[in-house]
Amino acid sequence: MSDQPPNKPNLNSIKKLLEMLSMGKELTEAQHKEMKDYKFWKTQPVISFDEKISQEGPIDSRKTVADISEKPLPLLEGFEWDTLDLTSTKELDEVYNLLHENYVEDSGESFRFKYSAEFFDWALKPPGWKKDWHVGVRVKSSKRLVAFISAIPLRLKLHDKIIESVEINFLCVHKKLRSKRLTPVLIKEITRRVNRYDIWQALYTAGIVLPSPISTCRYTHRPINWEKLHEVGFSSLPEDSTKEDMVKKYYIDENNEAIKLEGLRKMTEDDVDEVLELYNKFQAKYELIQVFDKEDLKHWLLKGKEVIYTYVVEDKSNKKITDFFSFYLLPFKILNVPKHEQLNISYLFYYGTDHDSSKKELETRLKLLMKNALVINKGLKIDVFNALTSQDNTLFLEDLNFGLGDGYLNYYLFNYKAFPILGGINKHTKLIEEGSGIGVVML
Ligand SMILES: CCCCCCCCCCCCCC(=O)SCCNC(=O)CCNC(=O)[C@H](O)C(C)(C)COP(=O)(O)OP(=O)(O)OC[C@H]1O[C@@H](n2cnc3c(N)ncnc32)[C@H](O)[C@@H]1OP(=O)(O)O
Repeated sequence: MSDQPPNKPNLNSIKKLLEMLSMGKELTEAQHKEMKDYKFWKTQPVISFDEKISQEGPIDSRKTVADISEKPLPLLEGFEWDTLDLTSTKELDEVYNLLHENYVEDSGESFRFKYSAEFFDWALKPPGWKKDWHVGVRVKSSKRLVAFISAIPLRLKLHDKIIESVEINFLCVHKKLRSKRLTPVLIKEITRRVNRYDIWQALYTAGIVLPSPISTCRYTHRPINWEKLHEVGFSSLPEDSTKEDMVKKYYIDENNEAIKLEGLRKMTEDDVDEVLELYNKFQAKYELIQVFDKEDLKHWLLKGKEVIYTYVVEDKSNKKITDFFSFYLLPFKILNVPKHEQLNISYLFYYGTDHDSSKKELETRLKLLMKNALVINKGLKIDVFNALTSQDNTLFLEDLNFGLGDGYLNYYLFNYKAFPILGGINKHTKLIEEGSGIGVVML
């Protein structure tokens, strides 16, 4: 890789790439659906597949809070809205159970996300969270929770514009209620509730293709405990390799002095100011980023007990923090292998370094930081470390044995036209040297 700054990506070629990815040309046929067949989405303020963007900005900016109904949308007979109180353990448990039983499963139905109450506490209650944005649907008679959607406040920066918005996540409809068009009602209701706060834009991600992604990243996986991953069917044995080869390939030597980073330690609240400064400086190069204040940073990097892990490197000579990295834990429940109950998975979150005077220096430093992250992950008994192709990840993924996964993550903006952004992959969905303009990390 060269140590020259990357050329400014050509917007037309990125747009074409995203079109191809989103139309499933290089991905699977199953992802393909034409605009006219998106019966709900074609009525919403989103970019259509064939649209040429000439200028960034809101799609519909005519409405004011006074135009937004105070009343919830009508629901199917027999169901009712409920605003969940996630400070109550009982209601947090209900959301946990709904998502645990019904949220994303792999197509082979072997794994399911194993959310914890602590995870939701972290993910759904950042500074400025609103109870009104934790929206449930219950069966009127039994009061059973059967659907959920959430919004959390998000200050986005897209190129030079700050967009006060929300992040939409954890949309879930009980398996027995699928294909009944409940999703559009949930989306319209959360839109109403967010609009009531004079917020008109949202960021959301999905594995599926909707009109229209502004970026597409790919998931990559770095096996740590390859043997277990193989036993549960997560990693296959390549034809030309033996199990021993694979175990050796992914071996992490926690005693390797060559990668020991002097001054590496867990981040504490005293580090918030410095880490925020480093975060701001480091993220400035990306096209789509999350703007943090001190409280946000403290929450996202320090508050999720046994969920989020953040480390800093402190230069002992001047007590200055030179680097930080973080990852969060979200295990999978294993559904069909009795020997193993859960897969311990971590996801790379935010990081930053001031060793970035050239691309080469940045690449070298990130590799070192991520090697240390892998050692820490091994110590935490993590089985696989996942990362997207966003941020500067393409600089280290290949060298550190992250393998390209089957999953893609499409990024969408609601009610905002934006030029497409590179997601770290090309039209053949392989890693690219130019990296990605996506700085924001979504859960
Ligand atoms: C200003 C504030 C704005 C706030 C709102 C911003 C937008 C937020 C958008 C939401 C961001 C969520 C971010 C996350 O949480 S992504 C995670 C989504 N959750 C899961 O994958 C969990 C498991 N799956 C389920 O629970 C259900 O299959 C879901 C609920 C996903 C669909 O249930 P079901 O299969 O029973 O469908 P339906 O009959 O009710 O409805 C069919 C319609 O719904 C459209 N659909 C399907 N899946 C999604 C999806 N993931 N995003 C947006 N739309 C989706 C679909 O294209 C069709 O519309 P159209 O094709 O006819 O047009």
